[in-house]
Amino acid sequence: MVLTFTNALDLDEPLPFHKITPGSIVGLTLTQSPRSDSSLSEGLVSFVNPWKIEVVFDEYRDVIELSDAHIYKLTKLSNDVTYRRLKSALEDLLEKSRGGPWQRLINTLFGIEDISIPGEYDSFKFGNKNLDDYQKEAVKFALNQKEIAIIHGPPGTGKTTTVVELIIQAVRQGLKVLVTAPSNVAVDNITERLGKYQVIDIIRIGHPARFLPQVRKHSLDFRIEEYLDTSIRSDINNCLNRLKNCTNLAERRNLTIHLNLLIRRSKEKEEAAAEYLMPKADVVLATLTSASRDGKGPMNYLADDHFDLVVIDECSQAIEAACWIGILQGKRCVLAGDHLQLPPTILSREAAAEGLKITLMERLMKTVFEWKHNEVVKMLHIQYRMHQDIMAWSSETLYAGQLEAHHSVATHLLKDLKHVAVEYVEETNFPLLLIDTAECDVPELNNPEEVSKANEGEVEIVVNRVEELISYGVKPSDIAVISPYNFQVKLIRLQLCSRYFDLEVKTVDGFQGREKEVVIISMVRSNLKSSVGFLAEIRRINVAVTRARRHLTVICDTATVCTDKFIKSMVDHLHKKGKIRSGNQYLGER
Ligand SMILES: Nc1ncnc2c1ncn2[C@@H]1O[C@H](COP(=O)(O)OP(=O)(O)OP(=O)(O)O)[C@@H](O)[C@H]1O
Repeated sequence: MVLTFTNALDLDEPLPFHKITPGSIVGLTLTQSPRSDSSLSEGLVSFVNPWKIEVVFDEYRDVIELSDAHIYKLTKLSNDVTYRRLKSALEDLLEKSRGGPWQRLINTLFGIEDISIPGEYDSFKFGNKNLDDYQKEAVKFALNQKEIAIIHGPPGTGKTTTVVELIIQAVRQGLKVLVTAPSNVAVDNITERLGKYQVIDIIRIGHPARFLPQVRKHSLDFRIEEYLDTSIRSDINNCLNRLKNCTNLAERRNLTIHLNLLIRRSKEKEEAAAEYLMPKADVVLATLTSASRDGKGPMNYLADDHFDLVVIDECSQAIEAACWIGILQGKRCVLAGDHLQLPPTILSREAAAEGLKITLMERLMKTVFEWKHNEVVKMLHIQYRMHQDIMAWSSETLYAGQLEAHHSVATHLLKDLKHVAVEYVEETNFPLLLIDTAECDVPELNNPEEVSKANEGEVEIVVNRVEELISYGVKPSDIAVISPYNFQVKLIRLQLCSRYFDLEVKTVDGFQGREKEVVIISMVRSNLKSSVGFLAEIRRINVAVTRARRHLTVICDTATVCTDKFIKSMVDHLHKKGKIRSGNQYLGER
């Protein structure tokens, strides 16, 4: 049941400040309730805008008595389910490493035993005719490995496209497949693409309120509803309506007994449906944490050895403990990701220092399989995003020069977009621009109240560069401004977002996995100490640069940022292949 909460004092007024977001778990209480912990029910937030919050309640009984005559309060609850599931995965790992069918896989992933010799390649009829040779090879390779295959997909190389083909081929071979990823968006992305193949029976598990609307039809809840006859649901709704309008005490008691009976019967039927549907599905899709068997989740409808193959997409963005939730569900696994892009954020410095910051993919690539790369890893080489000059620096410095730009993108520029005005061709025919503030006296802000950093001079340059591009005909929706620093993102948004709704301004971390025709990077750091802070994270710079399709503008103080060797190599590349301008050209009278 979905309920909408608005401002109790005035419907047209925005809600008071809160930190509730879609996916939050909230407790519902009466505002006048004498005890703050006397929650009427708990629900999951499915939608938030400034004026309303929609909450999904799974228990009808809890919310049936709510009335418009009362004022209610929603409180964001802390959720320790993820931590419990991670802990349970580690306990499971320990248990299974002591013996049994999983021991070999576990030993392989800890470098205790060698991987087995792969089988012969079967003949393949690829579903996606456009796959390049590296993608085809990765699919064949992954299907023939006995324990583990790693698909290393640098930016824009079609990793998810490859994973989708792999899943289709596995299903054709009669395998039962579990597909997982650390985030709901990543799982939804694959669900949506697989959903186009109607012959494949797929079930997406997790709470549908957290899914993209277009994949809800594949959710277990939706599939159960489709499978069951709906008469019991309509009986429940009738009963709820009668109860709402009933004032006679005896009649209310009878209706409540009847409602409880109907709800129990409906739950039994739903469980029976799930027990039937889950084992029948060719592919089950879930985030790593909702693939856990801890608690009463739907994975418990399946036998321990149900899955033949486990695929983890965006594996390099998951902490290792989460990956084990997935891995221990199958006999072999395929990990897809890029350990040279950003790993998950670890808030605890102590835990990070103890090793939590090292992802499974990184550990396997850099230690366990370092000398046996060819036996375990297939890298995708052709990228379908960036102009070749934008790609070149990342390819040379991080991927041993092995990336190739597909001919469809290798030379594409802003001038080739049909809405870009021809008369500005001089300004839209180059892929790289460095705006250097070294001589401009625009130091970074040192605001002790902000943990993050900002640079007001760079904000002004960003604004002027965005306006310049828009004047050439580039659409705001084709532009992203990214910065490593939250505070800088805040300041840029204040200047631009009320004027250009479709322009995206994000942190680099928040823009991972995305792309835009134009990306403008504001590096912020400009100081006399030559301190670059967390800009020095190689993977953050790699992600930032590789989001751009046709044009990249980098705004920085080269005197400060070039004290870092890696950033200097990027600036050198901009000098070699791009245009260089002084920041003064984009700053007004100061
Ligand atoms: N073989 C191919 N031929 C043409 N286009 C392709 C091919 N493979 C992938 N693409 C295109 O490249 C883009 C990126 O593909 P996909 O989403 O699979 O990549 P990814 O590696 O998962 O992306 P990311 O770098 O964001 O993780 C998509 O637009 C996709 O259609």
